[in-house]
Amino acid sequence: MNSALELAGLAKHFGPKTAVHDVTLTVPAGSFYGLVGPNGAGKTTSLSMAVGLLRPDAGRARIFGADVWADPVKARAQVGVLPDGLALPERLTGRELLVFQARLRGFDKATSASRAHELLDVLDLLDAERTLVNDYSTGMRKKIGLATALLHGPRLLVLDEPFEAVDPVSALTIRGILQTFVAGGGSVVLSSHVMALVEQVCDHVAVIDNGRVVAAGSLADVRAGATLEDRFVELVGAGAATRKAPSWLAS
Ligand SMILES: Nc1ncnc2c1ncn2[C@@H]1O[C@H](COP(=O)(O)OP(=O)(O)OP(=O)(O)O)[C@@H](O)[C@H]1O
Repeated sequence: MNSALELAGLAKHFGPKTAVHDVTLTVPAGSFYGLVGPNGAGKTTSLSMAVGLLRPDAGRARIFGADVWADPVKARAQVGVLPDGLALPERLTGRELLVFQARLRGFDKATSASRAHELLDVLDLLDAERTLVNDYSTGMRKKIGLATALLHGPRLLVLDEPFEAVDPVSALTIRGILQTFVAGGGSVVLSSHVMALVEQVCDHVAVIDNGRVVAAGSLADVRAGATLEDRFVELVGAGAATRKAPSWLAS
């Protein structure tokens, strides 16, 4: 099987805290892969190690066979990344940012300008093309971040919560773009807390809890006949149903 992303035994400690114990999973090429897990489960840490933004204490990550640390240029050329809390050049307008990024990627002036325009158009950011990134809303920042991830035409997209803070119409647009990308042979890995969305768009899913993969595979296999939300709660939500609100609340 051709894999877009292979994570083997990834581990990361922050001081005494083990954020990721052992994350091993394979994202088949051409798949739409969802990563879910409770707050603090280790999703962002795992995705950051997967794309070379954070050095693991153990384990390895390969993008289309290229080791992210041993062969970073080859690995990174094939991936577009939307990291958590993306830092953007705040004093550039949306259009300037995209043209600048495209030029950094080595595209000529004309190609950079046309790619920037197409992405602003498709992500409905043309009205804000002259607005400084500093003045973008949270959802607009997600969209311009996604545009920078798409700019160089990668084969794999790794997106940390791409739908967070995005309005429903923009979410539909982003979904459409990602589905077209996968239909054209691209691969997507995204993290999300929205089970219904993951269920609708992803064909594979991994559940991470406490820095470990507790279930992974095709959506049907992981769901095992239940809804993804029910399976999620069954796998990682022990105790949630018995926790009560404070007695003084609304009394
Ligand atoms: N730089 C850091 N220093 C110390 N601890 C960290 C650091 N980054 C993450 N952690 C800890 O590692 C654990 C995993 O965090 P991570 O952000 O990967 O979780 P997550 O699954 O993405 O969570 P969420 O769904 O809330 O975004 C958490 O306990 C977090 O507090």
